[in-house]
Amino acid sequence: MRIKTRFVLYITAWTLTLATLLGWLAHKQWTDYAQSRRAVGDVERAQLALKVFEMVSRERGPANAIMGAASPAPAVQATALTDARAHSDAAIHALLTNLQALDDDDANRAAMINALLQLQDDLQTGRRKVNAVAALPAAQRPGETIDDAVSTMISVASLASPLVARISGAAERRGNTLNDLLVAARAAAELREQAGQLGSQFTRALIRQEPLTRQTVESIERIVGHIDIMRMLVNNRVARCCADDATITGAVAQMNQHYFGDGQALVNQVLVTWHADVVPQMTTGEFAARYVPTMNPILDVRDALLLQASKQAITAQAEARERLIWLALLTALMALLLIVPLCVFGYRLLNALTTSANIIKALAAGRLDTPVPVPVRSDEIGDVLSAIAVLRDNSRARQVLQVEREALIAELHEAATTDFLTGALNRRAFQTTAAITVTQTSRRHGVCSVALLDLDHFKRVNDTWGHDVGDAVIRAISQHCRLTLRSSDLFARYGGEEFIFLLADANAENTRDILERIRLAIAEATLATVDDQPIRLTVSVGFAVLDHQCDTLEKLVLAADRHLYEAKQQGRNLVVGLPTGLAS
Ligand SMILES: Nc1nc2c(ncn2[C@@H]2O[C@H](COP(=O)(O)OP(=O)(O)OP(=O)(O)O)[C@@H](O)[C@H]2O)c(=O)[nH]1
Repeated sequence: MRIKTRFVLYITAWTLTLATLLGWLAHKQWTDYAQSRRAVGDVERAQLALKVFEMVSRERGPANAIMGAASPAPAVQATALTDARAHSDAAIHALLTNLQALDDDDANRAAMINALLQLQDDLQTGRRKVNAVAALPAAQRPGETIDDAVSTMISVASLASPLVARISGAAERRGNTLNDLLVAARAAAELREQAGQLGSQFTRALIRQEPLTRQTVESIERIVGHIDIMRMLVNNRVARCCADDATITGAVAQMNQHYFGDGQALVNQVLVTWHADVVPQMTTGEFAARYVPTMNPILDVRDALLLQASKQAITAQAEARERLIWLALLTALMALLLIVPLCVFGYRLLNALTTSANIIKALAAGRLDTPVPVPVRSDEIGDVLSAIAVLRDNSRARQVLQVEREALIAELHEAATTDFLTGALNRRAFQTTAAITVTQTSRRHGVCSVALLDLDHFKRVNDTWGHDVGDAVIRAISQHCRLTLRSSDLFARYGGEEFIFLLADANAENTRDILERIRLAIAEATLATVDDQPIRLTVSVGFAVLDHQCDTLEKLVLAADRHLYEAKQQGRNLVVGLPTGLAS
């Protein structure tokens, strides 16, 4: 696998792994953040629900008071009831608006809204009953009707309690401390409700100035037991979550002093009077005026706990947001400092490697005109490219030298085998090539002949017109010979003014014809001119034909030389080539 492919695979695998890890972390952090944001909303909703609980519970005070007042009720009591009802309605409206703004997919949304609407209905029923009692003359208000109105109002608060639990439950599940704070706040609200119900137990007896019924006494005992449980719950949770929170512990101390001190002392005092079969001489309004304020510190405990819960939820949300931002920054930093530089660096390195490899391969294949990119930076990649450029230039220079060397060798070879004056083969080259041809022809019983051609009285030419004219004459004769011979024949300058031929596939007759043609052509030719004077010359030729006696080049040359000698002897301008035997 190519390095580039491996690199791409490695980077991809690495990036995917990192992205998966960061994605998982981001998902976790985002979930944390979303939950913490949700927790802030849940705590806010729990506060609204507890407010509803408080208000419908509080509304019982002025309702009880108005049922014990004269008819028509004094303006102060009527206004107090109107205000209490307005507060309850406002609290319900606020909670309803909040619930309706929840996500549609919240499974609890519909159930919570339905429970709240049910509470609203029941509250209206309770109010109608209270109004009906208050409309009667004080002396004619039946005990059962009063009990019914009171218990309907109590049942409204009883409906609020599970609603609060349902709404608060979502926030309570978000963490230990938050859970403790909200459970304690809910317990404090429940404590306030039970304390309120305890006060409501005296409404009928105080209005009618009659003894407590057995049923009322049992209710009071149950409520007192409930109050003790709620108090214990508040104390336990506060001790666990916020023993060092001065605001909360201070509120708890106030509650102990006022409600469990003053408030319960008043209740005990009223109960003792009744147990002594004496009806307490006070109206429901007078009782409420002394009892209700002692319950306020309970709500202060609740509010301190809710405030702390809200702070914690907001802090947790801020922390989750901070973690999310840090994670995003870390991711960006990793991408910026690790992945991007790695990709860029790897890409540059591999690109340079691929380019270098391609150039080196091209140079190795002899393509020395391959362009080498000019390095952009003066780093190692630049060094490699510069070195390759130097290598290429060196290779080019070597190639030029090689061409020159080969040309020189060819030149030398030519010089070694060619006669410098005529361009014909020299004696040595002729002997080498001709010896092979003669041997091969002899072996296959073929025919060939060797001829020696010598210029007649050439000395005179030199002596008369000079050496340069002599050279020109030699060149002209060489040219005549070459034009007359076939390409398969060998032709060489054998000595100063002597030429030699090897005529392939030529018997004595053919040889004589060819040589005669040459002799005649030379004899008739103007071989040079001096001062417009033509210079003519004849040649003498001796030849020998290959046969069983004369079967080597050496023997053939010797025989041809003898015949040449004979031609000279016989007067020159002759071709002599008798059979070997005759010649000797
Ligand atoms: N110009 C020139 N002359 C050459 C060259 N080689 C040999 N010679 C001359 O050729 C002449 C040969 O003379 P000789 O051997 O006496 O023969 P010849 O004058 O041709 O007379 P025959 O061969 O008897 O007809 C000499 O004068 C050499 O100097 C050459 O390359 N150039």
